[in-house]
Amino acid sequence: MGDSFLMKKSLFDVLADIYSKYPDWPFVGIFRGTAPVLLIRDPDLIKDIMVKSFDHFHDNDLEADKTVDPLLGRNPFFLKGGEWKTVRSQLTSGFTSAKMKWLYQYLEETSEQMIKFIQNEPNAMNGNGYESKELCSRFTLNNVSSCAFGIEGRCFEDDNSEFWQISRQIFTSGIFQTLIFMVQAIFPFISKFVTAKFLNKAVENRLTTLVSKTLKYREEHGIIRNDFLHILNQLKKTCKEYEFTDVDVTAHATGFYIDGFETSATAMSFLLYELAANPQVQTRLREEVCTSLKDNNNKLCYELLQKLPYLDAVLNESLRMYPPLFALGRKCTKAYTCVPNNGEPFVIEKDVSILVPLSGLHYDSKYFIEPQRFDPDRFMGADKENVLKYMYLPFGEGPRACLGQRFARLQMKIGIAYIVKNFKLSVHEKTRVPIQYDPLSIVTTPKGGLWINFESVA
Ligand code: HEM
Repeated sequence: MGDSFLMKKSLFDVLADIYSKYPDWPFVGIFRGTAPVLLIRDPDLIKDIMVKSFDHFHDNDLEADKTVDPLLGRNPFFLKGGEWKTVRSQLTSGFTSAKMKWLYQYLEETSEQMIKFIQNEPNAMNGNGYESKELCSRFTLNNVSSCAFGIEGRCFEDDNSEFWQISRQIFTSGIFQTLIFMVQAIFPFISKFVTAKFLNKAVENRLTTLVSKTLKYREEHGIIRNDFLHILNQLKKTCKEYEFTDVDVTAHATGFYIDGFETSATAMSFLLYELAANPQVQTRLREEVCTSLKDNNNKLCYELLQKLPYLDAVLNESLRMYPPLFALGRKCTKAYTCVPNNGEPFVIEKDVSILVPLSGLHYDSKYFIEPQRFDPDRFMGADKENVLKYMYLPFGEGPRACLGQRFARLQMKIGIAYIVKNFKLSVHEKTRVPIQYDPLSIVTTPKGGLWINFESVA
């Protein structure tokens, strides 16, 4: 993985290269700096690790200490053992279909704001191109601020809005975060002595103030708004396992932000790019959306959005080609003997790190014919059955699979449906094709951005 640490190559490509170099191996042993890591290739073994023998691979492989990082340290992604289990089960109630229906109205408002923004943005409409990730970030950030913090993000209207500023503070330190991540990965023992702080104090204070002000306002005015913040605030009364405090409320609203904003913006921006690059797919999707709207008095609603198979398929295919998190990680918490299909029993020792390289699996021609081709039909009708669970894992699998998957899919679907209904998309020449990935980013990020032209649908 030297190329990645020297920042010559993206980790996306490095893992894909290792994966494809050993086609007949169920797993490959590699070194991440000084740390041994098992890169798992075989879908049966992936199933064992993620689901069947989960009690041996209970934890993720990243550290954040609650005492140093009070907000990030409470995020399920970083929690371990019994504490993870309790928090995960508390939060799960916030992501049911019923709760998604609550949130739908706020996503609808943001989608309308996005359409107005594009219509009024000269570069988007006059052929100069607008960068897709920036557009999608404004959208997902507004969604997070509305659904998780209960306030208007104003990310379309104002480049200095509170949320746009906070996101710059959190996410433009990409190089710094990548370095911390790399150093921890190369020298894992360091994290036992020096705990990296990912969220800086200024950001922590701003988020804490936002939440406490909103909760106070709601209490003083007797306001109940059906959103994620309300669900978290209720946990202060209902959580029996531990004292759920305002810090927990802020931490989980922040978790919604950190886990959900960048990942969804990334996925949605690649999807817009593929629609722009594949006019036939775009037209077919527009027809699906517009026809179903006609049959429903021109009203898009939560239920209708769930019944659009081609929209589902384009989203799935885009997540195959560009999984925002391109590798899943686990730590072996209890020694485990695995028996690969074609080999000798093998013991995975406690504390060994596990990596499941999605950038390899999702492009394996054994599972996906012509993997470099954007082909949503793989996820349509009977063909869908060929895409097996443990070869396609954009949201992970098992008890630690993505908690926010429903929300992520919903916000991307509504955003995309609004865009294709209103605009024809084409790729602007500023986009570097073929896409190359940025070695400085820990999520899948294209070098130079994805530039799209928008034209109103007549
Ligand atoms: C396209 C958008 C998203 C993608 C591709 C994505 C992907 C993932 C992946 C791959 C994992 C690791 C799963 C595993 O190791 O098995 C994960 C975990 C997680 N995601 Fe997402 N995610 C997305 C959006 C969201 C959103 C919107 C939220 C919250 C609102 C969220 C919350 C979480 C949480 C809390 C975890 C940790 C779960 C645990 O360890 O128990 N994600 N996500």
